[in-house]
Amino acid sequence: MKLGPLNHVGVATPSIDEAVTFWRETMCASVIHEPFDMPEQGVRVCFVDTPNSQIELLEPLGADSPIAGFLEKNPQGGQHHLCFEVPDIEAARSRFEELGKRILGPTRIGAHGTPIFFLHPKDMGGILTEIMETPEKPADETGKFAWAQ
Ligand SMILES: C[C@@H](C(=O)O)C(=O)SCCNC(=O)CCNC(=O)[C@H](O)C(C)(C)COP(=O)(O)OP(=O)(O)OC[C@H]1O[C@@H](n2cnc3c(N)ncnc32)[C@H](O)[C@@H]1OP(=O)(O)O
Ligand SMILES: [Co+2]
Repeated sequence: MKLGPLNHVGVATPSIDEAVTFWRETMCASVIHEPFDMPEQGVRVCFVDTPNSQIELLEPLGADSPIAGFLEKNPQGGQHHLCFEVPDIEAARSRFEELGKRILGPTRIGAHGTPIFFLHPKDMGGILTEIMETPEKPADETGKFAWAQ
């Protein structure tokens, strides 16, 4: 497995609309789309663009949202997860399985349209870790992503 770029930092919030206003007006960040629902993930999502990464704002959606417990403990919201890209999601999943890391649920399609899975924070130095297959980008003449060489 080769660790790729930090794709995004997940930030939980009780109000995605208030969080978008904060990132736009206080942090002068670009938020170029409307929040959207991902019912299958139990979250409402909006991405904030920064020059080298993204902040993924997450509001709970539905009674069984996986971020409900986090917001109970952190009512103001806060840093929730780190998401790293990998070139091959199945190879990454096998590696973490072999290492005995707890994988939270099946591999599913994430907000960028590529497969993702989550690793338990208690097995990852306290950090809920999302692993995501790199979205299709123009490859160079070797056919590889620049960072993966
Ligand atoms: C859209 C997609 C995308 O990017 O494409 C997304 O990101 S969706 C993002 C939302 N989806 C997910 O997060 C899916 C994976 N997450 C989960 O399955 C869950 O959130 C868990 C990580 C298992 C936590 O669930 P829950 O809070 O109900 O469990 P729990 O209260 O038993 O927590 C177990 C222990 O982990 C700690 N804990 C909970 N959430 C944590 C977090 N985000 N970071 C660090 N530690 C965390 C709790 O404080 C507790 O520690 P103590 O025992 O010491 O008190
Ligand atoms: Co995420």
